[in-house]
Amino acid sequence: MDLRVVGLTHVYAGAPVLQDIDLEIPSGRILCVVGPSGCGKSTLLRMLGGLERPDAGAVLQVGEPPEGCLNPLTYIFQDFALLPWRSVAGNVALALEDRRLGRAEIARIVDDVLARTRLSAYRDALPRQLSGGMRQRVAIARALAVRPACLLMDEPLSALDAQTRELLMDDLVGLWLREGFTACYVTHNLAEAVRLGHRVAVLSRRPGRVREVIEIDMPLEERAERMPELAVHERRLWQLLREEAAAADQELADV
Ligand SMILES: Nc1ncnc2c1ncn2[C@@H]1O[C@H](COP(=O)(O)OP(=O)(O)OP(=O)(O)O)[C@@H](O)[C@H]1O
Repeated sequence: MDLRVVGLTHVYAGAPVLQDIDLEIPSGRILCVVGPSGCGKSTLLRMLGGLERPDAGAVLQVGEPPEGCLNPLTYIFQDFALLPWRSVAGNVALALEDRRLGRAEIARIVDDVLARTRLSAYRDALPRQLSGGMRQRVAIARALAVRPACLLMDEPLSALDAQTRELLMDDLVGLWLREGFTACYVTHNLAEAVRLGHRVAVLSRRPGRVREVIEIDMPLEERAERMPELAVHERRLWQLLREEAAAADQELADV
């Protein structure tokens, strides 16, 4: 299933936050979204997930969700949102409860998703016994348990230290190679955007408009080894963001 954003515009209390956004997230691809603080990235993600309705335009789901999909649009948050009293397996099972599945079916799906995310050995651990990186891996496993059509990831690595972020980026690449998941990935971190994005959309300052969409052709599995070539894309992203920041400063100076 592809996601298509068409002419999406939204206004909060008379102040536009997103304007005429057109974007496409083809099935099996990762779209990263970067932009200045407050430009509406999280708002866009909420609109993609149907948590809020845009004032104009639409988010279209094109095609069929994957077989066995229980929740087409599934969020992953930066704070992991795990229940501290539940084990790893219990947290993953949480996403499957209230979905008319029998106990045996839930157990089967939990076992399968823990194996796919290399977490089987930690199934009985509690969140407090895990590092931040491991907790986020559990949150990712929980999201995958519902066989989403598109993962909506809001700065999923930003609560982690730099080393853990690197490891988790490798992990996400490995997972993408195995699963080919579809994602919209919001981040402030340009290095993450060029490591993980097949495309990177740059939003302007508020109201967020699509300033540019950069295509990165390099296969994800080669990116860790070919950082110098990625640096060109990162510089381009930085240049666009710097222009936005400079324009915002200029507007303030003109007031
Ligand atoms: N429910 C709401 N009601 C009114 N204003 C809101 C609401 N949610 C967000 N905003 C405002 O809309 C703007 C965009 O917010 P949003 O969180 O989407 O931006 P962002 O790009 O994700 O920001 P950041 O990069 O800082 O996380 C901000 O000015 C914010 O204060």
